[in-house]
Amino acid sequence: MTFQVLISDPLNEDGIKPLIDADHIEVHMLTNLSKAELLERIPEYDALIVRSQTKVTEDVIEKGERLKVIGRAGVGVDNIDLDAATERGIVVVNSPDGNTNSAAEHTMAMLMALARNIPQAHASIKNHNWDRKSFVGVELKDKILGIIGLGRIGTEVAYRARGQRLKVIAYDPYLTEEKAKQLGVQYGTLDDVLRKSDFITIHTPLLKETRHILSAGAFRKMKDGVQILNCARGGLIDEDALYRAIKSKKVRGAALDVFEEEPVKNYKLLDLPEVIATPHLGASTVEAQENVAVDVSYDVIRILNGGLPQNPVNIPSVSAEVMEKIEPYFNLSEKLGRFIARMTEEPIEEVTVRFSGSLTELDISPLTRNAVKGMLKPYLGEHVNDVNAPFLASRKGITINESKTSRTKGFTNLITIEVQTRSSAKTVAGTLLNGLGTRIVKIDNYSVDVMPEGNLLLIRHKDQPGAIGRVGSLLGQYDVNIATMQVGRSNVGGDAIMVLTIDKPIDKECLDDLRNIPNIMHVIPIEL
Ligand SMILES: NC(=O)C1=CN([C@@H]2O[C@H](COP(=O)(O)OP(=O)(O)OC[C@H]3O[C@@H](n4cnc5c(N)ncnc54)[C@H](O)[C@@H]3O)[C@@H](O)[C@H]2O)C=CC1
Ligand SMILES: O=C(O)C(=O)COP(=O)(O)O
Repeated sequence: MTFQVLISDPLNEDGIKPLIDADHIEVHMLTNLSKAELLERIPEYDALIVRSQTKVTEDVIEKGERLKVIGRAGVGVDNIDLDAATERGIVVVNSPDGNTNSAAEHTMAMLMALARNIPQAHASIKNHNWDRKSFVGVELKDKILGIIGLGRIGTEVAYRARGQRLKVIAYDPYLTEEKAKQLGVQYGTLDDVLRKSDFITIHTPLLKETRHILSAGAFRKMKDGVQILNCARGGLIDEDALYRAIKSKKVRGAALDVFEEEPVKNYKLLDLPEVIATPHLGASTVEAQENVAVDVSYDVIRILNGGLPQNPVNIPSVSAEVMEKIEPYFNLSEKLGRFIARMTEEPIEEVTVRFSGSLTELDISPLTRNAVKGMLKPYLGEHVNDVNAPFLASRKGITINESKTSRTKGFTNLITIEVQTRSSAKTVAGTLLNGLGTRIVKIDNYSVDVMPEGNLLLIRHKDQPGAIGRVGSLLGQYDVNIATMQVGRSNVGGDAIMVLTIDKPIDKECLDDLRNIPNIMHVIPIEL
């Protein structure tokens, strides 16, 4: 099988070489597709790679029936409908580090150009004017640069700004006073940054919480004559409010690389002489473009080959080292999930996946996701995968808990899944036995030793003479061979269970007959 990859925005050709050279992958570079053309072509592709131009909206994702991965050759994924991708089990990957340096350098270039009116002076002299008095600038030295969002790019800007002898104050919800000290920046709240800065540069992602973070209210709090930079995302600044703040002289000037609408259609703000601008060039360097294309190419190859990506956006990343250690438990966690789903006859409201023993030293969240996947698959079908399982569970109103305990309970490792329904609770636990493979070792309160494979029958019965024999002979009448049988009971004559491994699935008639045997309360066929 050959995977088809569509690249719909211009990408560095050297950077996509790994993809072009990969076996069983065919690359199609079709830039400038209209939305209608993209919708028409997308069903043919297994992977889509974009930059910021292509809008990967819900309808594109819906039409992309074969899509397994969407690669963003850059950082911002606000042009991709992440919920729609997650819901359909499509992994979204990006290149979080590939263009950091370029974007930071572009911000510094804009800062200096803004302070010294370089674009305006350049335009003037190119127009054959010798005008020196219109372009008097301000120095950066000893001024205060406020940074909103001290992530990768914000931090790089802070380092460079200190080289220009600016004082830096920064706000980021994840910035601690201690970290700020290490970075040589002053720690502030958003209000501190707005009130104290001579220049304000913004480096956050565009999220619901950050949209219009620089609004009319924010501009009111700023110093008179403040200068604003945005090399992160259009939409972080309310452009109408910025226009008014410049007109009223509250804001002395602004340097913008990104806009609420791209390409820009309304030039009202850009036509102000105080505004300098570039058309979203922050990541446009040879180096950055090669980096991001290489990163995304390798992740797309990994996913198409069934591997785990290095830079996933919609699933937590797992290092190769951790993956190697947890891999043997992958199969077990999914099977336990599948088993408990079949055991449970009412809608599941809450699931708790408990890990005990040496497993607890590892990042076990992929195992939890896999257990939830196993639990949902019998009901939601094959489209449930590691990416969308927690999303689909929460949409069904199922709460997922994960817990770790170092208590070993007699097993080196144990994965226990407990589910809660409206009226009952169920438990199944499994382990990996050294050299012997996986085993289910507990079903509710009964200790068992069952290989989680093939066709199983879970039978709940009363511990009465003859029950086991009748089950055996009835299966014999239906020509169903029993490979293994485990029996557990709470007390003599009380509730008991049988777990049988049979050589072929039973039919409806056989199931009804089993259910009619005296003292048999429940019979559940489980295929693992
Ligand atoms: N102009 C261009 O061509 C480029 C633009 N970008 C954009 O730059 C932005 C930053 O990118 P990176 O530094 O790589 O991302 P990052 O994820 O490393 O940093 C973003 C920071 O923003 C912080 N943040 C989130 N919400 C916040 C809030 N409400 N207030 C203050 N801080 C908040 C986060 O805690 C994080 O530290 C993104 O929007 C990205 O899309 C990135 C590369 C090139
Ligand atoms: O990486 C980002 O977030 C960027 O904004 C770069 O966008 P681009 O790939 O140049 O369209």
